[in-house]
Amino acid sequence: MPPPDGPRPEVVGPESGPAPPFPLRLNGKVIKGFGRGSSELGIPTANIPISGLSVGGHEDVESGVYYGWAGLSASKATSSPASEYTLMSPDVFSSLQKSLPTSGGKEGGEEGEGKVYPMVMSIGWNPFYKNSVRSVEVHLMHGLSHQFYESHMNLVVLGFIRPEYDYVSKESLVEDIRTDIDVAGRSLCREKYREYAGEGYLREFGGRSEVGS
Ligand SMILES: Cc1cc2nc3c(=O)[nH]c(=O)nc-3n(C[C@H](O)[C@H](O)[C@H](O)COP(=O)(O)O)c2cc1C
Ligand SMILES: Nc1ncnc2c1ncn2[C@@H]1O[C@H](COP(=O)(O)OP(=O)(O)O)[C@@H](O)[C@H]1O
Repeated sequence: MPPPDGPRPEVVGPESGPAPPFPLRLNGKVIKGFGRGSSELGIPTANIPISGLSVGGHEDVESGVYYGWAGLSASKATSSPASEYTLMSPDVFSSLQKSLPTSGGKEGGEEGEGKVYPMVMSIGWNPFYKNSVRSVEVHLMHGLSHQFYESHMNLVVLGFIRPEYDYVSKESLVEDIRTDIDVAGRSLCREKYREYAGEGYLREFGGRSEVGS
């Protein structure tokens, strides 16, 4: 299905906070995808095994684009200096920074506590690439540009942005993903959404079994 014509909403999800089925919580170990995110699209996406969806009983979740917060295990998250990497528009980036004084990539205080990042996520078959497997891919919107395969990623998903579409060109896919990133940034700035960045689930790594590994 091609994307619909016309302007897209700037923010998604009710002001009063995530509405059911959100928040969804899932986790898994970062694995290799098809290697297209960074090289072809300029948008890296960290894949977790599809079995990560079954952790919270979310196997039947609709394919599409979602937003929320990601916690990454500390050992790998701190293995290189933090960068100011972001694909957010400058105004969205500065609003998110203001609403989170310690920045999206919050420093964990203790060993194993990890860091928390704003994220946008695609679940599905990537119709543009006609994948034969369903994938869960997460783009961390600020703070990281080095590789962190094998890290454990915890996700709190707060809203649904749009279904997956097929596109006439790579450029139009990239343009829509960049819009998703800004929609996610604006949506996460809101009080009832940013408070989830403090959830303990995002920073719990000790003893969590590696799903699908
Ligand atoms: C926010 C976001 C939205 C996406 N939306 C679509 C989409 O509508 N259609 C599609 O075919 N792929 C979509 N993708 C997936 C990209 O095509 C995918 O990230 C790319 O193929 C890289 O895959 P790889 O990481 O497995 O190499 C989206 C990815 C992200 C991060
Ligand atoms: N901001 C980021 N968001 C997601 N992944 C990132 C980011 N910065 C670096 N990475 C790294 O890049 C990898 C994804 O790159 P990508 O080219 O999409 O390859 P693949 O999908 O084959 O794993 C992630 O697994 C992670 O290790």
